[in-house]
Amino acid sequence: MASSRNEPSERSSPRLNGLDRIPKPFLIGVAGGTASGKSSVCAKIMDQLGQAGVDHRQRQVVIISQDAFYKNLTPDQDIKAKRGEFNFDHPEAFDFDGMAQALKDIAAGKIVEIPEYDYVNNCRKDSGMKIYPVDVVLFEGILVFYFKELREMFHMKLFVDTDPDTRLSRRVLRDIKERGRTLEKILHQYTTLVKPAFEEFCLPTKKYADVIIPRGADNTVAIDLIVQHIQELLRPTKTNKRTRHNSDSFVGRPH
Ligand SMILES: Nc1ncnc2c1ncn2[C@@H]1O[C@H](COP(=O)(O)OP(=O)(O)O)[C@@H](O)[C@H]1O
Ligand SMILES: Nc1ccn([C@@H]2O[C@H](COP(=O)(O)O)[C@@H](O)[C@H]2O)c(=O)n1
Repeated sequence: MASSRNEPSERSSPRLNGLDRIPKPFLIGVAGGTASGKSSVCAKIMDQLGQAGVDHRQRQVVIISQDAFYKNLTPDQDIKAKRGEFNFDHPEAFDFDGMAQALKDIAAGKIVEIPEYDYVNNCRKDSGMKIYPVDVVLFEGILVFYFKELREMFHMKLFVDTDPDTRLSRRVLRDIKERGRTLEKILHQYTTLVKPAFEEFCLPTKKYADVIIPRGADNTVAIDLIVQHIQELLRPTKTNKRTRHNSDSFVGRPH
């Protein structure tokens, strides 16, 4: 479960250029099918905002994965998961309340503890990641636009749109290398659960995106434009000391 405290920030570093007048973090949702490149796109955005090498306590941009909010499995579900028969792609698999609370707390500038997820054992790790107040949050996951309340919290919504064959081949390689899976179980889970759930729950949320990014992290033009746009939106002008970025409106940004 994510937890939060009203601790003062322990950091002393300067904030991202020009962001010191923005009272809340800029929340960016990044959705897309499995292995579409969501994490890679987020990493590139973070890099281009000049934050990749910065210590996590000093960072002004943070990436949070929706996978941190998978519910704990019951013993029966755990047995199914080990056979590749538990549906991790269904909205019910996620702790929606935990996700919503964490985002609200981050938006309120609180220090929030986000769980870390262990894909090998299908459970949360004992350790978590502490999120200090930041300027930009990249919240990525297959179903981040599925839940209306979450969706409406994002100031910018990106959908990473990568060809399904490419996604499957990347998922196979990744899950064997990093998630302790066998080829047989990956393909079984993919064809029976992942692909149908993608079509039912993830793909229909593409319509909510502000920007669709074909080819994921390979699309350097799209990523450059998005980074420029983020910097532009967040840069205060002389007459606009409080450029706000609520999900429904951007106001007072004279040109
Ligand atoms: N443009 C790319 N070219 C080659 N491999 C990629 C590319 N983008 C992502 N990958 C690889 O594909 C896998 C899934 O990418 P990732 O960014 O983690 O996707 P997601 O977060 O959508 O699951 C990872 O192993 C990653 O290294
Ligand atoms: N224990 C788990 C948890 C999740 N998955 C799969 O991960 C996919 C989401 O992560 P991406 O990085 O690929 O977006 C999702 O499709 C789940 O099937 C899993 O296999 N095991």
